[in-house]
Amino acid sequence: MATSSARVDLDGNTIKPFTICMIGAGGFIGSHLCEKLMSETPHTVLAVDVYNDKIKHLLEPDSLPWAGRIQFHRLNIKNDSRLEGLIKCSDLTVNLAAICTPADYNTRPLDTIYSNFIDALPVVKYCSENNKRLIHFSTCEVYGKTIGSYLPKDSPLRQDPAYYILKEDTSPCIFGSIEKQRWSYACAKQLIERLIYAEGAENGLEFTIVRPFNWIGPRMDFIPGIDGPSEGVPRVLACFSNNLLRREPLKLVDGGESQRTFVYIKDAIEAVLLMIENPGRANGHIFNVGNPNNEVTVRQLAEMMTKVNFLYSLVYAKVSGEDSIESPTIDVSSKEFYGEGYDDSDKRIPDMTIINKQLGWDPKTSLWDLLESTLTYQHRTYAEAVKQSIAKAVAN
Ligand SMILES: NC(=O)c1ccc[n+]([C@@H]2O[C@H](COP(=O)([O-])OP(=O)(O)OC[C@H]3O[C@@H](n4cnc5c(N)ncnc54)[C@H](O)[C@@H]3O)[C@@H](O)[C@H]2O)c1
Ligand SMILES: O=c1ccn([C@@H]2O[C@H](COP(=O)(O)OP(=O)(O)O[C@H]3OC[C@](O)(CO)[C@H]3O)[C@@H](O)[C@H]2O)c(=O)[nH]1
Repeated sequence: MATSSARVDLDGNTIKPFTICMIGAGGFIGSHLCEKLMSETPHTVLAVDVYNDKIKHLLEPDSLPWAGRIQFHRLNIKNDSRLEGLIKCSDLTVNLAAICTPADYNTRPLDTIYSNFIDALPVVKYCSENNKRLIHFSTCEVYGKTIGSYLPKDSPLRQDPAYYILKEDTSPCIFGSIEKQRWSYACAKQLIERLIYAEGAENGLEFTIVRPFNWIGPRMDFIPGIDGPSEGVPRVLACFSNNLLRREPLKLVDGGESQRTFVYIKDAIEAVLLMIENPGRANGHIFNVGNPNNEVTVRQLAEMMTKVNFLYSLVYAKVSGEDSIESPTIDVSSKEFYGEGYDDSDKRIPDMTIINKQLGWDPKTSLWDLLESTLTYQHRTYAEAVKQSIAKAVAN
């Protein structure tokens, strides 16, 4: 519930209510950001997306305490003249819109490049021309691979943080060759970052760029065949959740040796709210938003999720009477899983200096705890539907 007492920013200044045009509000991050803004702030959100399934609970009924402070505008920013008007009548635009699932990058490279670069151009233009603040969502993937990944496998320098810590104002962007079309996404994101930065330098655009480092939690992507296409390939959390729900082996691409750091969506949203409400500290900055303490290989993630799932199913089995199970893992090649042109980031550890200094933000939630709450959500949301779909498949 938004409190009536005045909210103050990190420097003690009163935060006045303002209007936010949130493009991509119907997605994973957008839905959590809308929840936060509605429940804890007096701000108004113009929620722009082609879908609203993940924010329907915020839009109705009219008796909701924030009714009137969130409006949904169903539009595709590729070709809709209403976009400029929505940006002009807002104080701030947050752009989350993207194709951002790796399975698309090497199979739909043109759509990926258009979505992450071409379609973002009018958003930047309208913000700059109308002197409106922009918070643009980029990705940790703009760093690509670490410098250390090019060292000999047994080089001791691979243990030197200078060869793997990713820092906004010093780390290079290192992508694979052109035929590795996986990098179409990261390259498009890098170029729109450079365009936004140039609009700031040359035309005074007030911008903040966010580089999320694998944010995970409830409502991320979809479960194939349940609330997404059966042949769809979502990001790893949903892939592994789907395997666990269907009691299938978890597939480890190229042995699951790549490393990631995962941050709980609710921790990350705190960082975004600080950026929104502290323009003086956020404007002109690029921010890593991740949790360097939650690093695992993909194989370790699969093992952890299996353990959490097993413990959940032990408790659940007591209630449902179903036997609890442990899913094995199997190794698959990236060519088999993603197709030609796949490539991968080896390691993603965010340097946290700038976000600590500017916004005083640090993540709180351990990987185990975030997996517990997320898998509980996945079970509560999908277990019955998956059971029905399996039964239907067997019957047919
Ligand atoms: N979730 C993460 O861990 C993560 C990591 C790195 C970067 N990001 C970036 O953060 C942003 C949001 O990511 P997410 O995880 O919420 O993804 P998501 O796919 O759940 O949300 C993106 C939303 O944008 C909407 N959208 C896409 N194209 C659109 C268009 N042309 N017009 C209107 N709406 C459109 C989609 O319908 C979707 O609801 C993306 O820019 C993504 O690249 C996310
Ligand atoms: O069934 C599976 C699915 C994936 N993997 C491997 O897991 C690693 C992570 O994959 P994923 O979560 O799909 O995406 P990435 O972390 O590679 O990239 C995303 O991160 C940020 C973002 O920009 C937006 O979300 C996006 O690009 C990876 O190594 C897969 O190969 C698996 O083994 N099994």
